Amino acid sequence: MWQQRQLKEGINRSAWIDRLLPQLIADNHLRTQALRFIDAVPMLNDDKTLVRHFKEYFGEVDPGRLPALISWGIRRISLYSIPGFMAPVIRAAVKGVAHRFIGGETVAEIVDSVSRLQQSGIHTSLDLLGEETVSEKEAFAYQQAYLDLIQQLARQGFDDLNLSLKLSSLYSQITPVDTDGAVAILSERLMPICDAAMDAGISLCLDMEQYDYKAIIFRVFKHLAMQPSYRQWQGFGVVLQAYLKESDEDLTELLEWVEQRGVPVSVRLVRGAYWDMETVMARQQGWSVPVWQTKAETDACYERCLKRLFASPLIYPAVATHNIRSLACAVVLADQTQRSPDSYEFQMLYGMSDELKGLVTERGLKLRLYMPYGELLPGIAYLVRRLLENTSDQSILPVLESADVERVLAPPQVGENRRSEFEAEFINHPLHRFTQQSERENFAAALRSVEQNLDKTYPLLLTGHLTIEEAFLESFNPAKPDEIVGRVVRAGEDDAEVALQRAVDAQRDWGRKRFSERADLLQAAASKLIEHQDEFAAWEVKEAGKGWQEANADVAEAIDFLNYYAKTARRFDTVEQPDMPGEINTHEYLPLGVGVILPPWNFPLAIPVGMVAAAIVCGNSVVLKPASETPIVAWHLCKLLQEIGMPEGVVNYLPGSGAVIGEAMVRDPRTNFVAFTGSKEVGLHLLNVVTGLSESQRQIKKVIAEMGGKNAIIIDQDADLDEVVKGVIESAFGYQGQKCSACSRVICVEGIHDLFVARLVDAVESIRIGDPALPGVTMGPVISDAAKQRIVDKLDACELTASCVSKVELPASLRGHYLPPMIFSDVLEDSPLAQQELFAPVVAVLKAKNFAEAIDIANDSDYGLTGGVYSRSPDNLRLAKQKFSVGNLYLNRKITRANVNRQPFGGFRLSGTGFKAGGPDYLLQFLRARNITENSMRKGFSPESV
Ligand SMILES: NC(=O)c1ccc[n+]([C@@H]2O[C@H](COP(=O)([O-])OP(=O)(O)OC[C@H]3O[C@@H](n4cnc5c(N)ncnc54)[C@H](O)[C@@H]3O)[C@@H](O)[C@H]2O)c1
Ligand SMILES: N[C@@H](CCC=O)C(=O)O
Repeated sequence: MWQQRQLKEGINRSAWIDRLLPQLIADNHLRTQALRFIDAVPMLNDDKTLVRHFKEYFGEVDPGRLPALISWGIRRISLYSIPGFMAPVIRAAVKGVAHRFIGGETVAEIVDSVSRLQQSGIHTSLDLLGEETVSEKEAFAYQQAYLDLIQQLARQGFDDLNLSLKLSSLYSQITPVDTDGAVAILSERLMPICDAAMDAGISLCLDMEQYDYKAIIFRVFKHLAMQPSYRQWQGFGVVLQAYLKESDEDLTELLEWVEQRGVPVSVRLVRGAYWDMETVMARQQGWSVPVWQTKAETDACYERCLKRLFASPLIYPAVATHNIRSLACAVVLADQTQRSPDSYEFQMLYGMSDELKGLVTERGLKLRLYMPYGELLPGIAYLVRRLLENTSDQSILPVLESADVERVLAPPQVGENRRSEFEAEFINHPLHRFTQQSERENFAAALRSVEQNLDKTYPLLLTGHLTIEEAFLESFNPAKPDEIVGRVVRAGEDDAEVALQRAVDAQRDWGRKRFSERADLLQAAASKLIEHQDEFAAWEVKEAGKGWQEANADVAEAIDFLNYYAKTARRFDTVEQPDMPGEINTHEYLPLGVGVILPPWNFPLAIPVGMVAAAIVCGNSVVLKPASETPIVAWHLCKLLQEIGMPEGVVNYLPGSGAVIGEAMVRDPRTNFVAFTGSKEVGLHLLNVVTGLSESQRQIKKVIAEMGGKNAIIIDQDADLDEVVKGVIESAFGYQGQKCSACSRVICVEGIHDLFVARLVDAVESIRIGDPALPGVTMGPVISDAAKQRIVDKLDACELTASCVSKVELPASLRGHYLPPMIFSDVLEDSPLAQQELFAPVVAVLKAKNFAEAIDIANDSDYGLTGGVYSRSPDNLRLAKQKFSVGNLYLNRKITRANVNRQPFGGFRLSGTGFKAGGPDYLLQFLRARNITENSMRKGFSPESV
């Protein structure tokens, strides 16, 4: 066993970076600021910006807690205003930290580092650093970079060299939704690398990445390892992450599989480096958290896996750890299983725990260092991960510091210090993660079932009334215009008359029920919708041209609206009102009466559900006139409401022309309110219509109108371009840009424009366009031929002032209403491209001299719905919060997909009139408040005062 003395000595030999780490562990705020600052450095190319950020980040930390070097820097900056003085010092310090963890920037440096290590008997696994792959061009560049590296290393004749490879770098469109597609493409792209590595005698290990890609990585590994050309290759390996709850199961599958292969593979056992991300992301999405929540559980899993790896003669275990107990366990297991010293190895990270490495090599054990290589500054994401790992409260370092052998070697105490599960008052219905095969199969089955039920005719749901069903509204699949999704009765003005009267009749009883009774029905509808969620989503794929994830998200949002409005409505049953002796005050909420619901087609379930649910839970009855493009999804919704026992006449389904029956109902004196979501033009028109009183009208009509957007994302010069490109692609081209929240303007602060546009253009060319019924497709058709024509006409007019810089060719085989994603650059602020809502996969890129000007440009719009900022400057983020005038502002994330309750949704200026959908005040719009005050005093006697 290792001795206490050796531990202490090791710690005392640490360099200056080791002195910094404990300070970062001790002070959370300092740690956050330091990591955030380091993360931004690669983009801070000019001295002034670099020094400004240094001051912004560390100026916020209590001066007494600043490490000496940083404190000195802050003082210098205050003394001398010349950025050229401090900037080189700051860069050198950051590079110094990076050098600590990164083996070299060039192949020559790497060769040097590998040789030096080899002379001391230490082996290497190289990891190629770089930006995230956001385009296929970048994916192929990575593939070439791996091949070049192997070729150059082969010449050096290193003994036992290993290459670690991240599969996500080889395919920009990798997604669990299309696991099969990703496995096929990645296998093909990996093969030349395997061939080259095998020829060069270099072993290859597939790194494990985030949980989303785990199944894909294992499948690629197993698939290739079984191919005749690689089946005898023992230099092929994969990683198992002990922090994943599924690791025991994955290992069982791996061990069974390797029996079939019959030839050993190597398995690197790690704890896992994305704990924070996996935990936060799963909690945000409502998924079960895939990683153990305590270090002890991870440690215990590590030990279980270690034991099983050592027990299999077909596994070459690579014990990747800096944990002394794990090292000791491996040594004991090797003894027990009588492994020869070359039949397993230890792996540690380059730049960390040198003293531990010494302890391993001194015992004659085989050690390999995981050594990243690449430019220091772009490799900063790796550096931040390492620093995070070194400074987290779950890390091994604080334990080492104590130099307490008993504690260091104690077995993991599972069950202790369990972190409490995150609890929220309202939980959003989780989206499918599509990582499980069953999720993908169920969705595909729902699509098949819907396909069996296309081309049907749906009756009006006005039971009890004989409608003459002679005119029909046909609904077509926008991806296959000759495919009829279904046909519904095209209701006429007579039907509208009947529907309104039914609503009036039903409202009397419905309006008298308690809020909680109505809320129960909403929750019953939510439960039923959950049962049929894939089926509803499948109808959306067919009728609205939504991809799997978009359709799934729309259904989940509908479920959220039902549950959320049910929950927020219950409070109206008991309203507290201040009383005075001698006076009884009551405040109560009453329904408005009868409403007309006019939704758009782009969220064919969530938006009608949201408006209908809010209206009816408040005691109103409604006529729902669905958008003409998506009447079938709405029909299924109304059928579902009927099935859960919604009283007749409370929700009346009435498909037909908006301009004819929609407007007729808006004008009808029996209508008390209109809930409209749609274009600015129609919304403003309806607002005008209701200002005119009709003869028998005795109530002012309320119009709740949610309208369009011309939403901007501002990109500051320090923004993280990996994040920006992904965020803009999703915000601008998700569902073909047909979201009111979509990004249609990008405003680049000087300096970042060219870099951003170049990467965006490449990324856009990599988007998979096609029939959204296919899981790998991320862009489908626009909603209709008319919409396509309208967009093309508007663009023809716009092209006079700007040029399209993306050149995406649509596949010739596509028959639907497709448009390519388009990027226009050098767009002028007041041009139609920058001012009009196109509702299309089109983005206009504008330039601003500085951040303040970018905000002015963003605010210069009739609309004020959503807006986004990508910046790593604390000052600029503050400025955005103060001045960016939109209803929903998103910082450093995409600007679409607001969550009910967490991001109540609705805009400023001509984007809307109302309180925010999915927020606490939304229901108030569907209610009238009445106050009653009773004088309770009789002849000087007041019951309350007695
Ligand atoms: N702010 C939001 O929350 C939000 C959400 C989704 C969509 N939108 C906006 O919706 C628009 C796209 O949807 P759309 O094309 O369906 O909008 P639209 O304005 O054409 O139609 C919306 C609804 O109004 C009906 N309608 C049309 N003319 C009418 C009239 N004269 N009288 C009564 N009803 C009438 C339509 O039949 C449809 O049901 C975009 O502008 C988008 O930004 C806004
Ligand atoms: N609520 C949706 C937008 C609705 C408009 O089309 C979002 O946040 O993306």
